Amino acid sequence: MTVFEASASAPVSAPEDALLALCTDLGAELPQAVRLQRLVDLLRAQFACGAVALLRLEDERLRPVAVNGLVSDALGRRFAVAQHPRLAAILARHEVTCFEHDSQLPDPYDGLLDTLIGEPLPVHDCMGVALHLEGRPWGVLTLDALVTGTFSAAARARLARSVPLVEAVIRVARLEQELRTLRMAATTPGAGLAGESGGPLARGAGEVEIVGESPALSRLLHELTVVAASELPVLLLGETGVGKELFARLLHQRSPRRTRPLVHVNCAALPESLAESELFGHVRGAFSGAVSDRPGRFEAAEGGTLFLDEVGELPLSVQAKLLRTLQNGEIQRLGADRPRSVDVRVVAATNRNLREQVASGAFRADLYHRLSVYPVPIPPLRERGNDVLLLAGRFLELNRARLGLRSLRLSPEAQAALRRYPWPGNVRELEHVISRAALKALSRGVDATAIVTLEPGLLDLEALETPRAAPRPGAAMLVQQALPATLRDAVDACQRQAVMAALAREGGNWAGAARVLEVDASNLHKLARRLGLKE
Ligand SMILES: Nc1ncnc2c1ncn2[C@@H]1O[C@H](COP(=O)(O)OP(=O)(O)OP(=O)(O)O)[C@@H](O)[C@H]1O
Repeated sequence: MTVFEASASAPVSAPEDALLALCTDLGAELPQAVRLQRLVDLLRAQFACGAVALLRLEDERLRPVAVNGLVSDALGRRFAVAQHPRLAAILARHEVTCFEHDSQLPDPYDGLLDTLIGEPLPVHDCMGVALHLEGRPWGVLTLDALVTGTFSAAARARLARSVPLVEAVIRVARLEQELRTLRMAATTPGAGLAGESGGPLARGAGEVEIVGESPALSRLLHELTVVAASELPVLLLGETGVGKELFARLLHQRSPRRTRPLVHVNCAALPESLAESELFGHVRGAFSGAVSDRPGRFEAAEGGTLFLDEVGELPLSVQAKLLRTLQNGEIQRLGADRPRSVDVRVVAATNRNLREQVASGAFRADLYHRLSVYPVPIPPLRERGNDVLLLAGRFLELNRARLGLRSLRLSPEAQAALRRYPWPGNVRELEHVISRAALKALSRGVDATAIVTLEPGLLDLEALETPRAAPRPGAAMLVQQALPATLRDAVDACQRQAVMAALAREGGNWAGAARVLEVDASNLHKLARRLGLKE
């Protein structure tokens, strides 16, 4: 590859040719991320500079989609335009904007250059240009050089000339992605065009923002996009703090129901006495205090999606009613004479092992089967590789802005510690670890105008690991079972457990289980149906 010398005598056609090749090598269809990465790699070499970043404008923030020369968490950071005057200046103009080495405007990459780990940026050159696609602002391209004078008038002119080609590469990357989505829609039954399946340019307008690019996350996003287009109920399975609620929102936003409501119900927060009326509504006089008719969450979600978070906590009495609604698409307000139809897609989530709950009698088997038509496991953070650093980058930038710091970053040792830690509390735990460490750094009297580097000592991950032994699975479940709401529920749970234990002992043979339990086989079948152990 020709390295472009930032001088007027450099061969003018070389950089343009290489960019042109990147636009036109359509024979080798490249994943978006790869094509964009090649673009910034090429530009860094051609302009012989310290860092290049391509950032996409989304909701008044700039999201890096490809970088070269910046720390690995940079891809997870989001730069609010209002907080970064250099980026705002670049975005506001149509021509190349240059910042001289003595510019007083703070640099968004202060402390983030990978060649100067944690060091303030020395006097340096910086230039950038706004990019447009189909006449609309798309984002910015920034270049930083540690050698002053690198960005001569000739280099600026060269960058200006490269802009249409850079925009063309982005357009090609987008078209390739659209092509892949169309192909997927054609080959995967039920997969519509509700959203793209991944890639750095993939986020739809107003969609929730998912940080990460690991293969595990890409697979998950692909699966969610496919199932979003269908009407199937979905069960999101994953440890605490993995992002189940976030992915439920994404699923809704990528589904044909996205213009209709998404209603969130936290089943763990529903007291049993109120759960039924909360979900299905009630009519006036249904119980003391029911002074008027009130629709429930199902009706509020009409035409849209009902997200049943922590569904494993739903009281057994309500489980039966939920099952009926899933079976016949009808709800009956508490105290009402007749049912009414509802058109609601149910997405549920749990961090419990529902199979175990079914086996222990805490969850109805028939409801489990209805809800888990399409189970989607959400990978824990420890299985998402480098995503932990990208997510850390996002939380670092949020805390930097919140605390008014010039720059907040991780030392290489702190990055390694984050990669090693098993994250039992997943993304939420990571968020708390970074926020706490940033505050601790401030309380130790660091200067807000300096670059604040978080070291492993501040993250204090060892302290978290020891007392937080893995939670005993099923502990909460035992509590729930020990405190059944009614005598009937307690008897049902006990009977379910006995039947499941006998079945397990007899290898699933009902006649054998009936013998063990010393009951008539037809009575056992009847009982099993009532308890929800059989369809
Ligand atoms: N890939 C991601 N990108 C950005 N933010 C994420 C990602 N995954 C999780 N988060 C963030 O992590 C936090 C926890 O996510 P969320 O509440 O959705 O987890 P959860 O699995 O529903 O937790 P719980 O099991 O406790 O209900 C939220 O602040 C969410 O925005």
